[in-house]
Amino acid sequence: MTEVALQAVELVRRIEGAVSHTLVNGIDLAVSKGEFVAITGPSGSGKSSLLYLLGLLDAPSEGEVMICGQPTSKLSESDRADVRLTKCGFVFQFHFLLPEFTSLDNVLLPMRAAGRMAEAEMRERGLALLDSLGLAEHANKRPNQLSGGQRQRVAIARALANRPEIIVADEPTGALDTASTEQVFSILRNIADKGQTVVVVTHDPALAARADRRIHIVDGKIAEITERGRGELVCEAVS
Ligand SMILES: Nc1ncnc2c1ncn2[C@@H]1O[C@H](COP(=O)(O)OP(=O)(O)OP(=O)(O)O)[C@@H](O)[C@H]1O
Repeated sequence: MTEVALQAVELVRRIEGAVSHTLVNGIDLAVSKGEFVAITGPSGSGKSSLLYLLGLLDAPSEGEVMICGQPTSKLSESDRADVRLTKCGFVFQFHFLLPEFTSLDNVLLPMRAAGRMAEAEMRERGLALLDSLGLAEHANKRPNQLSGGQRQRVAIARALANRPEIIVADEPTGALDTASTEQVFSILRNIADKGQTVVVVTHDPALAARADRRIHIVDGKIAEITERGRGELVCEAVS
């Protein structure tokens, strides 16, 4: 039986104010361990809002996010932060690396925050991660000494630092050239093939086509799910 890594149950995110606005409007979604899911949809349809809820960066107005079967809506802020730190890794359009830190020190940050490894073990893991992403010789460079693609790969290494079950990426190739985009695609695909779960918001049809499933969002709701069949994309309309 497939193991569910991430589940959204009747997820709603509303912004209350003079004019209230529903960003995410009743989303049900189960993502299997090792699955690569792309979230697509028009600008302003609620993709990033949904992703932030799935990665516990934001809290729902209604509904539940379950991470590895654990409901998260009733957790205290510090328990949520702990689940976020250890179970979720984040990659954004812009790398958000700390400019005064080297690549290695940026990758060490989540491990230091989790505080579960000795210094030597953290450094060994950080170097191994950078090496696995082709960045061994850039471990001691600062972000301003790296290309855009290299910075994004450091950001991916940082996201992987605590061996999270789930990698959440918001437009990870949105600021990259074609060659770096291709590298980042392959890395994300590889991460999922090795068993971590990857959820990516993207406007890039080529990236979406490499996902196992494409979830198309319109007005905060799932409008369509496309599953990758045997080399073909099989469309399935969802009400
Ligand atoms: N905190 C907020 N307060 C008010 N409106 C918000 C807030 N966050 C998002 N919105 C609005 O909600 C809508 C959905 O935003 P969201 O960023 O989730 O869309 P998106 O599909 O990711 O868009 P894009 O593809 O342009 O990044 C947009 O109209 C956005 O302006």
